[in-house]
Amino acid sequence: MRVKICGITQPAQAQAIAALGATALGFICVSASPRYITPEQIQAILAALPTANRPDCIGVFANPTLAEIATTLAIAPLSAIQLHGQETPQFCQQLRQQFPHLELIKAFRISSIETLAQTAAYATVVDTLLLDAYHPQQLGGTGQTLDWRSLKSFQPQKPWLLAGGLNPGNILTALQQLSPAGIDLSSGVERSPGDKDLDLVVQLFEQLRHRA
Ligand SMILES: O=C(O)c1ccccc1NCC(=O)[C@H](O)[C@H](O)COP(=O)(O)O
Repeated sequence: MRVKICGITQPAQAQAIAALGATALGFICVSASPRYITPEQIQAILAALPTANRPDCIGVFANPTLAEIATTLAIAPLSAIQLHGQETPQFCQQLRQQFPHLELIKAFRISSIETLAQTAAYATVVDTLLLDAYHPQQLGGTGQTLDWRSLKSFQPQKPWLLAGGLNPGNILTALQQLSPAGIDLSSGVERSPGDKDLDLVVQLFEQLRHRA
């Protein structure tokens, strides 16, 4: 199972979380977020990571321009781009053509069961889907859970990640109900926005080891 820990801002925490078993680290490239870090700060974190067993390094954007993504990639060699805004399938196609070597993840903030139907239009232009909680003012990192029962029938054509309010205390309950390709956590393993609590990350992996 993929385990993405998002909102990483500190090199030492990135190193520790990678060593604990995270398969992906997320870096927030949305300036309005309290977890925002600059491309230069991302680059410094990437430089601190080991080359062996290196986690995927995911830049999280919301409604970016292609130029903004290109500028970030020129400074920080990310391995994946996560789009967390209202990006269209056409934009995803353009991004895929410009950066064919990158994993492209499209996030959907699920406000209703109807939102799930929107994912079908992206199946041919992205590699991975991500389902997150909807919040009227926050694009992500809300700490709010989805209604996991309402997702039981979600069987997309592409692998998908479950996000939204996950933490060591509820992760097994979520995974008893759903079988995503991976999970994505941010505030559920934090002391404060951008400051990860390594004890909570340890607890997360202890819980995942208890899975049947
Ligand atoms: O985390 C943020 O601050 C954020 C801001 C703007 C767009 C996306 C953001 N996070 C995206 C993520 O992938 C988070 O991991 C996801 O929303 C889950 O967050 P949480 O509910 O806190 O676990």
